[in-house]
Amino acid sequence: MAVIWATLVLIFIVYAFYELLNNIQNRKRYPPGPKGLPIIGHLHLLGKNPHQDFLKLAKTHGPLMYVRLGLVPTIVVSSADTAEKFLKTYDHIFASRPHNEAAQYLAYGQKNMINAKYGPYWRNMRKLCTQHLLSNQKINSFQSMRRQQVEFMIKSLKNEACDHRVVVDLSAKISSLSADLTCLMVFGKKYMDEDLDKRGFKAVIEEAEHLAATPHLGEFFPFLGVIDLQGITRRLKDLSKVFDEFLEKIIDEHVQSRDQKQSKDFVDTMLDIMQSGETEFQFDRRHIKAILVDMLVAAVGTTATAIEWIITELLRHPQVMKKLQKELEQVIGLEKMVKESDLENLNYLDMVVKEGLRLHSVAPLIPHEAVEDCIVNNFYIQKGSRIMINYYAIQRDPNIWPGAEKFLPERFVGSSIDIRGRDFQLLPFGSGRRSCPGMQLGIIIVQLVVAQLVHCFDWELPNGMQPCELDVEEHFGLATSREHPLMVIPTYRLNNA
Ligand code: HEM
Repeated sequence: MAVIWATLVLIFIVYAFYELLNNIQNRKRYPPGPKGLPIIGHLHLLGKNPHQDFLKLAKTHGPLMYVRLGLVPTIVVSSADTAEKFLKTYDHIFASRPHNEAAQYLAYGQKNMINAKYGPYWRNMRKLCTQHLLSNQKINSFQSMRRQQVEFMIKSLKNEACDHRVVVDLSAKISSLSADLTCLMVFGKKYMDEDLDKRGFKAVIEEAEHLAATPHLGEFFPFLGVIDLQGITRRLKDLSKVFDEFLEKIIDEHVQSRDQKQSKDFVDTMLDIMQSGETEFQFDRRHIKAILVDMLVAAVGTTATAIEWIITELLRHPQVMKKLQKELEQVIGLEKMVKESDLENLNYLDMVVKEGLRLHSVAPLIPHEAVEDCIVNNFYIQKGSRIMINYYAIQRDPNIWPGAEKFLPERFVGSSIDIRGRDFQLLPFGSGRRSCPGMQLGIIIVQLVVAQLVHCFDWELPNGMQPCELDVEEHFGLATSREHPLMVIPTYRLNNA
């Protein structure tokens, strides 16, 4: 009881102090926003899909909006031209990341690239990853591994499809393919359910994703961080031990088998870098482990989610599915499977993937942080503000995208808009300094898997469900995936049965 009273008194004192400060600062012109409540600010306006809630609020308050999440001043950006100000004009001011409780424990004190504060450390880590792990040459070196794994999934689906009209959980298949592709590239081997700990690899990764995505009270009320009312810190500490043991074991195995290897996975490459001593900054096992966590977290869920959404939209739009199958038939033929080298000749596939990534923003709200005070569009943005570029709102802006809520790949016919961060109305991989360094790899995997699934199978929904009845409910998280798994009936369609 005494602890609760002490907490309430503490909250009151901090709040009173905060309001006083606010009144002094209020002479500055902040961006418009909804009316907030004492202490919690605007937290009560956010539900389980905050990107959708912010979009609704932006319709009333505009593309540059001020909200307060607990004690954290937050700026929500919802239009392409305003996003350009944050990600290009003043990118150097908004390229940092806020404190992240999960990364404190799972990434050795925020030593990973995703959550690192903007500065020399992040710059060095990013350079190391883009030059050595995510370069075109490195990505190409895993091409035959990707072919094998995708064919392996197709074979397993084909075997299941032999049983008359079997319903498969395609979400689970895609997610396990994505985990295998990532593990083989990063660790050199796949991890089975019994690895990591008794709960299994998948369950532990899901727990990490869940904890990382759960809003932590300490992020919005920093003085509450130490009390850990939600028990998140305790769970993160436990999980960090499991991860650390697993990653240490992997590094040890790599150290022992290094001389016998021909091809190098990410762990081998990083051990080479560590031993060469050529980095301009301290680089030891902790840094290797933090990067490994990054690669797992950043690659597995995002690519699987993108594929899942694109297939969802194809199922909802059978005429688009047919048109894509026709293109695949013409370019590849019904005797062969899709190869990576075919992708550059598949123009309609390119449009389908762009449109899928536009309509379903995989990572709609990755926070940035302001390192200095700044004036944008005549509004004051204070140092330390959390910046939320709402990619979901930008990519569904009806002023830029006619019929924005519709899945219409043809909108890209004759258009030069691309997805690489140059065009601010379409930013599935972000833009500027903090844009996605795994973009090239992500695009290859998404295009290849979508093409292969559509080329090799005809797809039907179970229980006579009509295409328009397939739901598009979202589940906000590190990657914003389908709320419900995608259940479908495949029929193999190639002639090499
Ligand atoms: C379809 C797949 C993917 C999508 C849609 C995607 C999207 C994004 C987005 C939106 C960001 C944040 C941009 C911002 O902060 O404004 C990001 C950051 C990042 N992504 Fe990806 N990503 C994908 C795949 C990958 C892959 C395959 C990897 C690595 C193997 C990767 C590694 C990263 C990393 C390390 C960051 C943080 C960069 C930094 O903070 O400097 N991503 N991604």
